[in-house]
Amino acid sequence: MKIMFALPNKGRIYEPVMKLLERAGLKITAKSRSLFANTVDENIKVMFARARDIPEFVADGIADIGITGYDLILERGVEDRVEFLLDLNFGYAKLVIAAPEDSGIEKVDDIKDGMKIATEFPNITRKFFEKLNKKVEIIELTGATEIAPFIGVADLISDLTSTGTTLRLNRLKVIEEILTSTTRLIANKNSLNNKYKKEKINKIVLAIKSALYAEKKRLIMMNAPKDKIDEIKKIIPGLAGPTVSEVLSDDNIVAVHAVVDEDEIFNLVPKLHALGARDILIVPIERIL
Ligand SMILES: Nc1ncnc2c1ncn2[C@@H]1O[C@H](COP(=O)(O)OP(=O)(O)OP(=O)(O)O)[C@@H](O)[C@H]1O
Ligand SMILES: O=P(O)(O)OC[C@H]1O[C@H](OP(=O)(O)OP(=O)(O)O)[C@H](O)[C@@H]1O
Ligand SMILES: [Mg+2]
Repeated sequence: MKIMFALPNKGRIYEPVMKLLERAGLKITAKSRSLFANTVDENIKVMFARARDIPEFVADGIADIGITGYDLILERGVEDRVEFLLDLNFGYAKLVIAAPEDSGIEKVDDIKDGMKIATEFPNITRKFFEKLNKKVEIIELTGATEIAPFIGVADLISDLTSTGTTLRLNRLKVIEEILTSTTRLIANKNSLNNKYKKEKINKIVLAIKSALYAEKKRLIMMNAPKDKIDEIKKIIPGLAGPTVSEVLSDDNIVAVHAVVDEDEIFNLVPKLHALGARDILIVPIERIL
C-alpha cells in the first residue's frame, strides 16, 4: 500500500518545503512528468499541486498527507475534515484588512455596509464580516489585490502581509488582523485510521519533526583542560549535558561535545574560550531524534 503526499508545485512555500524534506531524509527522486515523483521510500509517492488545492485533495483522500498554508485550509473550509499534524513554522503571513492610507478608514467600525472588499480569500473574509454583522460586497481576485482600491474595483482589501513591504509600497494601512498563517502538515482522517498508512505517516512526521528541531540546534565540539571540565559543564546547557572523552595524546586535555541552542552560541563561545577551551567547532545538525 502506498502513501500519496501532496506538495506545492510552486509559489512561496515551494522552496522551504523541498529543503525541509531533504533535511528530513525524505529525498525526492525521479520527478516524472513533473506532477508526480518518487521518494527514497518506494511506498511514499509525491504529487505536486497548487498550495490552494492541497487542502481539498487531502480532505477528499486524493492525497493521504499534504503540506500547505493554514490560510488555504481555512479558505477551503476543510479544517474539520483534516488532521493537523505539524506546524512547520515557515510561510508566516497575516491575513489583514487594509485600506488606502488617505481613505479615512481607520478601524472596522468605519467600514460601512455596501463597501467593496477585494480579496483572494472570499470565504474567510465573508465569514469575518458576517460575524460583525456587516454587509460588505466581496470582490474575488486571484492576485495583486493591492491594486483594487486604486482602480475603483474596491474600497478595501483583505490580503496577506508578511514583511509589510507590499502594503507600504501601495500606501495601504492595516485596519484589522483576521488570522495568522503558517505552513502545516495535514493528513486525511481515514488514512490515519488505516494501520499501515498511519505507520508510514508517523514515520514522515518523526522525520520532519527531527529536522525542524535540529534546525535550531548546533553541535559544539572543543578540546578543554581537564581541570576546567566542571566549570564547562555548568555553562553548557546541552540536550543531556556534554559528552566528555579522552584525548589520547594529552592527559590534561579532554574532548567535549554537546548539542546547544543556536541562540546560545554567541554568548557561550567566549566563556568557553576564557576557560581554556580550544579548537572549538560549531557544526550544523541535520536531524535530532
Ligand atoms: N509574503 C508571504 N510571506 C510568507 N508566506 C506567504 C506570503 N504570501 C503568501 N504566503 C503563504 O504561502 C502559501 C502559498 O501562497 P502562494 O501565494 O505562494 O501560493 P500561490 O498563490 O500558489 O503562489 P503565487 O502567489 O506565486 O501564485 C500560503 O499559505 C500563504 O499564506
Ligand atoms: O508583506 P510582504 O512581505 O510584502 O508580502 C505580502 C505579499 O505577498 C503575497 O503576494 P505574492 O507574492 O504571493 O503574490 P500574489 O499576490 O500574486 O499571490 C501577498 O499576497 C502580498 O501581496
Ligand atoms: Mg500568492
